[in-house]
Amino acid sequence: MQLHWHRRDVRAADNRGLSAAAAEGDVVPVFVFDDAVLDHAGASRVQFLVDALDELRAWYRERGSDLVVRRGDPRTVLPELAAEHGIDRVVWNEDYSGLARERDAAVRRALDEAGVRSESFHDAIFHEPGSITTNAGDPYSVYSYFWKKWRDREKPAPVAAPESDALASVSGDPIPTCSDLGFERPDADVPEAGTDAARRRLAEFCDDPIYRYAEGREYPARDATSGLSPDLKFGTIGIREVYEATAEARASAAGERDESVGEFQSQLAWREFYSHVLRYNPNVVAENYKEYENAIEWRDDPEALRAWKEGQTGYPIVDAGMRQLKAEAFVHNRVRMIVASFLTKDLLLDWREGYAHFRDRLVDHDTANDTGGWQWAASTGTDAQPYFRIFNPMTQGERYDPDAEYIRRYVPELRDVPAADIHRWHELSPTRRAELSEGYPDPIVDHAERREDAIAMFEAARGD
Ligand SMILES: Cc1cc2nc3c(=O)[nH]c(=O)nc-3n(C[C@H](O)[C@H](O)[C@H](O)COP(=O)(O)OP(=O)(O)OC[C@H]3O[C@@H](n4cnc5c(N)ncnc54)[C@H](O)[C@@H]3O)c2cc1C
Repeated sequence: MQLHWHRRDVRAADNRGLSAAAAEGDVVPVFVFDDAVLDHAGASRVQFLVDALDELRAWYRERGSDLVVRRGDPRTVLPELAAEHGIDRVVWNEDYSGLARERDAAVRRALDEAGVRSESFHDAIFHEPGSITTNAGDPYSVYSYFWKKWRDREKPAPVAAPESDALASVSGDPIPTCSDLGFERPDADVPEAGTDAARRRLAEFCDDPIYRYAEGREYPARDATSGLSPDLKFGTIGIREVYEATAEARASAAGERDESVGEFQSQLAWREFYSHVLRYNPNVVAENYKEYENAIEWRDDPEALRAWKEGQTGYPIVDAGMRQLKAEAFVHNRVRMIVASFLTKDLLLDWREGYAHFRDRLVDHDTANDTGGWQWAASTGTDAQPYFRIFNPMTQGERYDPDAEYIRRYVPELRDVPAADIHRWHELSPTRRAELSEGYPDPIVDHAERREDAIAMFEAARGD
């Protein structure tokens, strides 16, 4: 008997570890709620996970099997389950964060001691860490070089879900609710979870939006991106299945449409780039990747942090983004860059404050991508934004949300304000602002001043 330990692969299809387990005998599928992981979780992600597990359990039940669900420390739970079910080999798919790798090494030791074989597979990304390196054999720190190699590598096809006769006839367990796990139901609207929903999102995206993605992805009001990030985070769909659909879409495309699909594939490569960065630099969750001569003197300003979190900074595009986060546990990529830049370069607050808030709220929080995105915006990461290139939140809003459609969707106090006034909110007099909107705040900082302060802060850190 084989045991497949589902973790960030909440699916049966295109699952390399599960297929490998099924190739050698009856599989007992298991999910373990680990308190060490729950400690870093947020309500929206727990809800998404619980819903996805419900769907996976139904899939197993339809095939005469079931999902065994436990809560506890995998180091003790897995050897116990192995003894209970007469398991010869425990299989899982790799997770590249430092904490996960430490846990997996400890689980492997516990299984060894119990005389049970264990084996792990690369599944979450196409090209495992260490397989795309510089000519000197080092991991890449510059994305464009990584991308060229990633793009040209052969992409394996999806693997089939196991047949019913490869699944053990076991009786499973109820899936705990959010509150059983110590989380309130999220206030945000969490997207529908599970492989069916992920496949639907992928099919809809590849039907048409993918051909306009290169341009459309920059405009938050257009909803022109795939929405697949929570699916890729929890593995409710396999990366090979996603890529295959994009390759099929590309086969019939030419010119700009072809380039647009290529642009989408390059975002999948960013995801793999950051997974490699995290695998070789586990400290990026807490430390700057880039070393400065002196410590960066971030400010301590709890009031400004609170205004940023609540979407009350008086910078409309920033506030819209932070309120989207609250309402949907999601923020559009362009706006993630804007709010992250505002926190670090206008409020001069440490990127770790922003990262902690995103980790708490995002339904798609992924350690590699979230630290990658934050350190990019804070000019502390791999291939990051240069410290002197500072986003202007007004021109960003004007350029990427010209009619203020996205802003008005999330900031009701500005619904009746003309777009031109929204985009020059900081230039209006307090009296004019009060005339235009009753409750919307004045800007809490002056961008032009803070831009100078930010450059000075980084120059001091550089020792200039
Ligand atoms: C400060 C900051 C924090 C971020 N935090 C996260 C996070 O926690 N989880 C997360 O998945 N992404 C994160 N991103 C990257 C990006 O914003 C999201 O992946 C994207 O907005 C998700 O929407 P989508 O699935 O519609 O993306 P699409 O544009 O449809 O892209 C498809 C997929 O490619 C990957 N991808 C796209 N952009 C990036 C990127 N810049 N870096 C890495 N992978 C990317 C994601 O898996 C995404 O689902 C962050 C970006 C920034 C600037």
